[in-house]
Amino acid sequence: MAQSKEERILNFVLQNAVRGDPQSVVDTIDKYCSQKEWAMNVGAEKGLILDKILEETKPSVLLELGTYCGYSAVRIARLLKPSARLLTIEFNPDFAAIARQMIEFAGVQDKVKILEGPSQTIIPQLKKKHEVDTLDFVFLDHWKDRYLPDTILLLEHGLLRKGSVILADNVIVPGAPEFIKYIRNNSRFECTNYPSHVEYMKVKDAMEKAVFVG
Ligand SMILES: O=C(NC/C=C/[C@H]1O[C@@H](n2ccc(=O)cc2)[C@H](O)[C@@H]1O)c1cc([N+](=O)[O-])cc(O)c1O
Ligand SMILES: [Mg+2]
Repeated sequence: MAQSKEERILNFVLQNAVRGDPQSVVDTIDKYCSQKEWAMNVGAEKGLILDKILEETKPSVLLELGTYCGYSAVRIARLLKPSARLLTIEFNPDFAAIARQMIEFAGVQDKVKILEGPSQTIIPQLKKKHEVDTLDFVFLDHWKDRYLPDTILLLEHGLLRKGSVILADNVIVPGAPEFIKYIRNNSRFECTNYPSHVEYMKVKDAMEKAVFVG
């Protein structure tokens, strides 16, 4: 059976990165995807913006929408304090399997839990089934037309508290116009835009941070 791109990325990591070293896993994925095959990881340039916001926020309970190969899960987990936990939602079982192996190779499996299924099904289960009270940090990087409905779901299910940070990737390319329009016009959020570029390319992109004011 022909390998998928995601399998090729994982195999390149297993053969070239250092087991138990999350930074080497992140760097090796970036090396492969900038030199061999483009893939939709948040990448190094936007990754540094993500790192900085994580270091400012110091979150304990985090949610990621869109695990894909696990690049940002590993990137996020490498900065978390020992007691912090990242829940990451992945819809595609093949991607979830790749990400699970990527996360285990990096040695961050104790901080990361992959929840398989559609975000609109899993978000309403977070409190009762996954023992979440409120979320300190949410990283939106899944289907762009789900950013707004899922943000509304987070609000409806009382998952945000004063100071919760939502960080959205790709607000220029591919873009999330409905999400941006809503969040920038909602007085309950304080928004900041972070200009950058599409991963591994010269095309302009940006991330948007929205802090919930309660
Ligand atoms: O399309 C993009 N991302 C979509 C990501 C989708 C991921 O989210 C999962 N999911 C998880 C839960 C769900 O409920 C639904 C999907 C999908 O199974 C997939 O793993 C994208 C595209 C470009 N680009 O330059 O074209 C650049 C980027 O940085 C991007 O993120
Ligand atoms: Mg993205």
